[in-house]
Amino acid sequence: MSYERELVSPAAEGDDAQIEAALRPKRLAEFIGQARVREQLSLVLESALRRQRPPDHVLMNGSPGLGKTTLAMIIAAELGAPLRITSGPALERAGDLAAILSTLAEGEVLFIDEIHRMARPAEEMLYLAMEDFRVDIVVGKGPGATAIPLEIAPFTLVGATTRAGLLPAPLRDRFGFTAHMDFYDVAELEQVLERSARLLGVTLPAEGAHEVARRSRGTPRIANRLLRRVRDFADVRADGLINREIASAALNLYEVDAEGLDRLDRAVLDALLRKFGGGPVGLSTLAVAVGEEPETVEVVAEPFLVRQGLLARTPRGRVATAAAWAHLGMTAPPDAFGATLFD
Ligand SMILES: Nc1ncnc2c1ncn2[C@@H]1O[C@H](COP(=O)(O)OP(=O)(O)OP(=O)(O)O)[C@@H](O)[C@H]1O
Ligand SMILES: [Mg+2]
Repeated sequence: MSYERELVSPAAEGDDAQIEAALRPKRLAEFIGQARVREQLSLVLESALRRQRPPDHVLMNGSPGLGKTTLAMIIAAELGAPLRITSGPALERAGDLAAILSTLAEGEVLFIDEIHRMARPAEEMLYLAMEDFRVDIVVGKGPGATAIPLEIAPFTLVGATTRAGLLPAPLRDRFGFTAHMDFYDVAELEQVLERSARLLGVTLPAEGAHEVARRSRGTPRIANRLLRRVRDFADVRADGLINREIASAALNLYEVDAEGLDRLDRAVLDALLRKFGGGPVGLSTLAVAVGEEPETVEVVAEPFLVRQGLLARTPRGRVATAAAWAHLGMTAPPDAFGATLFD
């Protein structure tokens, strides 16, 4: 089974994707947490509505499952504008993008998911489109090729990325506003869970919500998924009652630990401590040790481990913190930190 399909994977697939769509908040007021982003965004939208102009292009940067796609849909809804959805990997040739851009309605919101994975020629076309609402259609080949400028309707680009660092500067600079999405705290995830429980018709006492929230890796998508597994467990083994003990037993069964670490998180920590003595170790070496792509380790596991204070990224490589040794119930060798963090 690939990591992507496991319970606590931040990616959404199959049936999950359908339930997710049903649980998505539709308006900014329903969107929980991310208070700063919400306030920033509401100003951008409100002012655009007053000026009756499409707002500046918006870039959303954050880990999987934090609400980027949800916010893109909310932006269109708040503007009362149509929404066109595509993704970086789908834009292989400039023509793929030209076909979309040339058919946008005025004020339409164009959402490009995984914008860091767009092909170079499409990216260059996008620069011009974002800045001048124009594309150059190249006709012919070689020295005889000519560029025919084509005007396009003013639109708003909403880009989402899990890796803003990979965006070329000229692209990044053309966004008027970047929303940095952070992990959610426990109280916010409790609200997410209470809302989802209501929509799914699940009775969720506060203590159950708290236990699930605490162990959801700061991620609404994971919270919603764990809620459904905890509900299954409670239905079959406890007459539907989701108290703290039942929630905890269900999450243990699905290998989500008390801090919300999943199998990949633990595999990364485990390798870092047992195979590399706590580091420093390079990302690709660490990825090989857990049998994953470096990108998966970097995008999926590390941000949460860093946020939990279990792992540090240093110029010399990945390093386990004292808390990591404690979390796995191990004792750090005497020289574990001296050689890395403090030299
Ligand atoms: N602030 C929020 N309030 C309530 N529910 C949320 C919130 N953010 C996300 N969710 C829920 O989490 C699910 C995942 O969110 P979404 O698909 O927007 O994440 P994403 O950032 O686009 O992830 P990816 O990087 O994998 O594309 C949604 O279906 C939604 O139900
Ligand atoms: Mg998304």
